[in-house]
Amino acid sequence: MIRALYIGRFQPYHNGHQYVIDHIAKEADELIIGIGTAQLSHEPADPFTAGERILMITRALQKIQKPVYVIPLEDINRNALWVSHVRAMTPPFDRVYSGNPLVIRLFFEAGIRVLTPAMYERGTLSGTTIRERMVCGDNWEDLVPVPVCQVIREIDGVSRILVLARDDMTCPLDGGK
Ligand SMILES: Nc1ncnc2c1ncn2[C@@H]1O[C@H](COP(=O)(O)OP(=O)(O)OP(=O)(O)O)[C@@H](O)[C@H]1O
Ligand SMILES: NC(=O)c1ccc[n+]([C@@H]2O[C@H](COP(=O)(O)O)[C@@H](O)[C@H]2O)c1
Repeated sequence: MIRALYIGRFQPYHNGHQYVIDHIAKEADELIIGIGTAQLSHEPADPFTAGERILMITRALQKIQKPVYVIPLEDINRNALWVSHVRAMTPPFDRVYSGNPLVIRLFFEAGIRVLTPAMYERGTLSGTTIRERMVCGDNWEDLVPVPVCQVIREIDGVSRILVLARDDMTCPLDGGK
C-alpha cells in the first residue's frame, strides 16, 4: 500500500497540478494533497484562502477513485523542523512528489523518498501566469479544471485579484493615486 504526499500552494490549482496528480494516482493507492502556505490569502501571489483551495482541489479530484486527503499546512519559520510539522499534520506517507528544490532537500535529509514529476506545459501552466492573465483580462479558464473555474467564479476571485493587483501597484508616496 503506497500513500503519497504532493505539496503545493495551489494559487490556484491548475491543469499542471492535475496532470501530476493523475500520474501520482496511477502509482499510489492513497493521495495526500498538502496545501502549503495555508495561512496566507488576499495577497497578490497568494490570493485564495486555504478553504477556497480545499474546495478547488476537492471538486477537481472528485473523479479519482482512490482516497484523497486534502490538508492545509501553515508555514513555520524553521526549515529544519518543517518535515516534522508536515508529518504531524498528515496521515503517514511513504513518498513525496515535488518539484520544489527546498522541499526535495528537506524530505531527502529526513530519509523520505522524493520523486520529481516532469513539468507539463510550464510555459502557460503556472500559478503566476494564471494570476497575471486574470489581471490582464486574458483567457485563464482553459488552464484550470472546470470545477476550479466554477469555484473562482463563485467566490468572485478575479475581482479580488484585480483589487490586490491595483493596491500592489499603488505607490504610498503619491497619495495612492
Ligand atoms: N505545469 C506544471 N507541470 C508539472 N508540475 C507543476 C507544474 N506547475 C507546478 N508544478 C508543481 O506543482 C507543485 C506545486 O506548485 P505550485 O502550487 O507552487 O504551482 P506553481 O504553478 O509553480 O505556482 P506559482 O507560479 O504561484 O509559484 C510543485 O512541485 C511544482 O513543481
Ligand atoms: N519552513 C517552512 O514553512 C517551509 C519549508 C519548505 C516548504 N514550505 C512550503 O511548502 C510549499 C511548497 O509548495 P510549492 O512547491 O508550491 O512552492 C510552500 O507553501 C512552502 O511555503 C514551507
